[in-house]
Amino acid sequence: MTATVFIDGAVGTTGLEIADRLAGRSEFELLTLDEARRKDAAARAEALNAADFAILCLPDDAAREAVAMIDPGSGTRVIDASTAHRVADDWTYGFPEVVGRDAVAGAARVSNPGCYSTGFIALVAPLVRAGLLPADWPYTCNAVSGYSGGGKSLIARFEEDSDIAWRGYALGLGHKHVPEMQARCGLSVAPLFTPAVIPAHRGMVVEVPLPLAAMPGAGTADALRDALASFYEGRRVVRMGDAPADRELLLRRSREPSDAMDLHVFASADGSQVRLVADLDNLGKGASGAAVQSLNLMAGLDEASGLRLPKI
Ligand SMILES: NC(=O)C1=CN([C@@H]2O[C@H](COP(=O)(O)OP(=O)(O)OC[C@H]3O[C@@H](n4cnc5c(N)ncnc54)[C@H](OP(=O)(O)O)[C@@H]3O)[C@@H](O)[C@H]2O)C=CC1
Ligand SMILES: CC(=O)N[C@@H](CCC(=O)OP(=O)(O)O)C(=O)O
Repeated sequence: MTATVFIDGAVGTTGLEIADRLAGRSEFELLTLDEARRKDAAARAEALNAADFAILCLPDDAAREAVAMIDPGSGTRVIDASTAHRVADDWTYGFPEVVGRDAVAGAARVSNPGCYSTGFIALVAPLVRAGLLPADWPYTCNAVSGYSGGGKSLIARFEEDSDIAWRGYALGLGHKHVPEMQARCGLSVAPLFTPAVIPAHRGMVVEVPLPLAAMPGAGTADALRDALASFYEGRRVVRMGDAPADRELLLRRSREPSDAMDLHVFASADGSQVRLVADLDNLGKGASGAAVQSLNLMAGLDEASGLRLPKI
């Protein structure tokens, strides 16, 4: 049976990438609104209620409005790519590796994780859960993102001003991803998060530096690596990365789009310090790839269908 999908915000950065991943797939039929009607409330409400699945690729306020437009009796199941519902009790967090495939598969309302949060949670949640990292440590997370992470407006800014080499932001330390990072890892202290944008269209590196020897109850670097490898064993999307050639990690502007995420555990020679690193595509597992992974599960399909993954 073919399921109908309406992408609200279909011509935005995330929406276009989702449509790309669904193009040519017989399991889904896209419901679309033309340019004149794509922001028309009545037309959107009709499409939102007609679809089997609605994927919201909108700013937070517009996403909340869209949810309010859906009649509970319509049966429409929702995936929200925005930040609006990521710590809401009645929404399922769309991270199947962390919350379980069945939870996502059976959900009516799924919030797609934030791109940076995806890297942080992938690294920290399994280790806190395993008791190898403390839940009450004040973690730091340093990250860089390609400029497509900021949607159409940031893309335009970086494409107009090729002189920007680095843009640090969230300097007031209140980035919108911090609540989901803390909640989904079960941390008692909010992580200190320092994001920046680099002049590459896509790509993201999220790093959690750990002064392991000073952390009460922490496991060894090898134990952390083994625990992550075992947690993600058999998964197609999240994997342990290969040891980087020449002892450096490179994010090239020419890197192909990917829905995979590679995790690394780098340690000092004496094991007293560790750098946990997640390498992903902000538009892949960080946004559109993750939404399609959840959609696959909700539609009863293999989670990796239609995703851009390296051949195995
Ligand atoms: N880009 C990324 O890497 C990631 C994005 N996200 C999230 O996904 C969501 C979409 O982001 P992104 O695609 O980057 O943003 P964009 O700005 O690229 O796209 C947003 C789209 O929503 C449309 N829109 C805005 N308001 C309305 C409305 N009331 N009704 C219908 N359409 C509307 C915009 O229209 P118009 O074209 O006219 O401006 C635009 O096409 C955001 O919540 C974002 O935070 C999440 C993870 C990563
Ligand atoms: C580079 C850049 O600006 N990135 C965005 C986050 C992208 C993302 O994950 O989006 P949402 O959490 O909004 O869904 C930001 O920091 O606000």
